[in-house]
Amino acid sequence: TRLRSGLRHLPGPAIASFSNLWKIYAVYNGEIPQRNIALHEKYGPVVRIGPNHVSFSTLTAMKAIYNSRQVFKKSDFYRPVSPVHNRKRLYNLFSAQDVEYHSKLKRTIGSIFSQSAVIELESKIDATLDLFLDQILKRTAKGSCTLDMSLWPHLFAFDALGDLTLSHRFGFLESGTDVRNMIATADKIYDMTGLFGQSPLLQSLSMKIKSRRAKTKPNPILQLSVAQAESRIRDGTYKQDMLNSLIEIHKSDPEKLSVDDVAGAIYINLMAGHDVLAITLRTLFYHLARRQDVRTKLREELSDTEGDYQLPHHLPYSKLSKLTYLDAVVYESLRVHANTGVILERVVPPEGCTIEGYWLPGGTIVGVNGWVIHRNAQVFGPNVDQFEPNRWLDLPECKLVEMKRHIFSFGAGSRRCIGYNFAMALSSKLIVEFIRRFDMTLIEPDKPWHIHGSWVTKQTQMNMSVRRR
Ligand code: HEM
Repeated sequence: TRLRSGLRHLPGPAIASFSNLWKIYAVYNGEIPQRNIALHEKYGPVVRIGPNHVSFSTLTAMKAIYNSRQVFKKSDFYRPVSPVHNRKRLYNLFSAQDVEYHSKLKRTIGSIFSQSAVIELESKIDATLDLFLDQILKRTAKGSCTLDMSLWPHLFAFDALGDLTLSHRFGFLESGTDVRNMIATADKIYDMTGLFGQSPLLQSLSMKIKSRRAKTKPNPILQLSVAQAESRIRDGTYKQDMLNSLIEIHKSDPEKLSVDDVAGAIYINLMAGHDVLAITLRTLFYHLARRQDVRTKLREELSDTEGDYQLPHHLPYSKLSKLTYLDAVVYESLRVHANTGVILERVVPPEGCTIEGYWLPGGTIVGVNGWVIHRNAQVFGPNVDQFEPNRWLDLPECKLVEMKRHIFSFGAGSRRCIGYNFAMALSSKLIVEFIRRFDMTLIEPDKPWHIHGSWVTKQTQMNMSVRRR
């Protein structure tokens, strides 16, 4: 690792000035969120966390890095997220580092993620939701039962995205298990990608090993994505899903969207969506289980709005998206537990830039961490470590806008999560229909859940007693 003289003047732990070990150690231990917070408490808003890496804690920096006209590309951290198929890399919206390729692709396929696309596919969400609810109803037929609520939201997330993307559920909900260990395998991939991504050397090594292993042990999600894209384009079968919309775009202009682009888009929907969606769902379940007052208030809001949609009907998303308290609960969940644990890395453009009064040479890797941003008491008020939906209520419109702007769970700027509309619909619908039918408490209410804070911040140890209302 090289010393970069351009960053010598930045505060930070001594080890970070000559090695990536600080980052590697923090990610390896699953403690990057709290360690990054602690660094900013000690050193202030600008901290050098690696020889070429700088973490910021302010909105000014967040805007400069993710929202400015000067384009800060995604760093090499994202390279492994473009999988290799037939000796070619399948680039996708999430992994693309080339700014022109990304903005062209986003213009071409952005509409498949719109709010109206969500409404068009809402009946599919409802069908997967019914599968989830039926399983819980079955298990609670004779009274309360203990459920691993770290697992169940993930089973829902994966099957729901499979169905929305290519009308294929993986059987997670039907079996109530992690089919073919696909979730465990995806977790491992996230962990390793997050860890090796902390050092260019480790990353190159792991990518070499992975591409050799891919010949004997191909990635099942990649295979499925490519096979489905190719066969549906060939057969012309119609199914109402996101793949269908992609194929329509491809057929109207194959040069704009190639078959590989279609496969890459489905692949990243399946890979980028389920883990982070499951994390948000767990946060909602966990905090609602701990807070009877919040469950009661939410149920009151829901029964006021129910109208013709008495149980067992689902409340349509068009109604849910207008509910103030539900919005507060969801935003507070996103705030208190950001889905990613690391800074979302961007590269300072070649001409360099100044952020928070510090000059940074071109090529420096910069970013902010949601865990740091979300604990800014000036923005979010007191007790930032506590889950408190009321902090989002009775505010002047401009304050609410300011707080929402500080939510970094979906990233920011041109690379902000394009699946946001789907994520909000899936999260609200699942938690709402669950608490209308069931009540839940943690089996061990005094024991906090376990958070493994690396690239993503997966939670475990959240067994709950669930019963019908
Ligand atoms: C609560 C659920 C979700 C969260 C918290 C989340 C979070 C994120 C974040 C943080 C990014 C930006 C990453 C970065 O800058 O490095 C992102 C990008 C992306 N997400 Fe999501 N995501 C969620 C659900 C979904 C879903 C359901 C889909 C697909 C239907 C999806 C598809 C994508 C794609 C394609 C990108 C790349 C966008 C671009 O660069 O233009 N996400 N997501």
